[in-house]
Amino acid sequence: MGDKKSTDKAGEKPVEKAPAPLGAEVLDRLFVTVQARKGADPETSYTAKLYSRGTAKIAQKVGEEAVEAILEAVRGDKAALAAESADLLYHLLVLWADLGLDPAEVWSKLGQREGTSGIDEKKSRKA
Ligand SMILES: N=c1c2ncn([C@@H]3O[C@H](COP(=O)(O)OP(=O)(O)OP(=O)(O)O)[C@@H](O)[C@H]3O)c2ncn1[C@@H]1O[C@H](COP(=O)(O)O)[C@@H](O)[C@H]1O
Repeated sequence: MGDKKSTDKAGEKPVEKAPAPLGAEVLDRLFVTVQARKGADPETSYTAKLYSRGTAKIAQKVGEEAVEAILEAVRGDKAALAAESADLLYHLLVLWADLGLDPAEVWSKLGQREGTSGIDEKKSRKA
């Protein structure tokens, strides 16, 4: 159980099992984790350290990670962009948790926008 290696049919060569693909549900799990870090020890939890530094510092970190992601995008480095995007999403989730914003509210906003072109939405605001 839990061993990623198994054997082929002949039972001779070890066969590497691909890890289960991860989807956006990882964000929901991460949010549960960062929420659970409230009140944790800042010496052992980076998330708790962020909370201890306050909302403005967490917001600043989100901005810094966004800039780092932008720089990698402009450089065209997709691997680095993926890593910086993960940093950005983590810090954004910490910011939401710090402010008590439920990710479901964000998912709901995205859901409401589904099927509405950004072009049309902008026109409706001007009208
Ligand atoms: N996803 C992340 C994650 N992504 C990035 N980071 C940390 O974010 C930090 C960003 O690096 P920086 O150089 O910007 O940070 P820094 O050196 O402290 O800079 P300053 O804050 O001083 O400006 C690094 O320490 C990364 O390890 C993360 N830390 C934690 N998580 C998740 O949060 C969970 C809980 O982590 P802890 O709270 O540390 O237990 C972990 O299990 C992970 O799932």
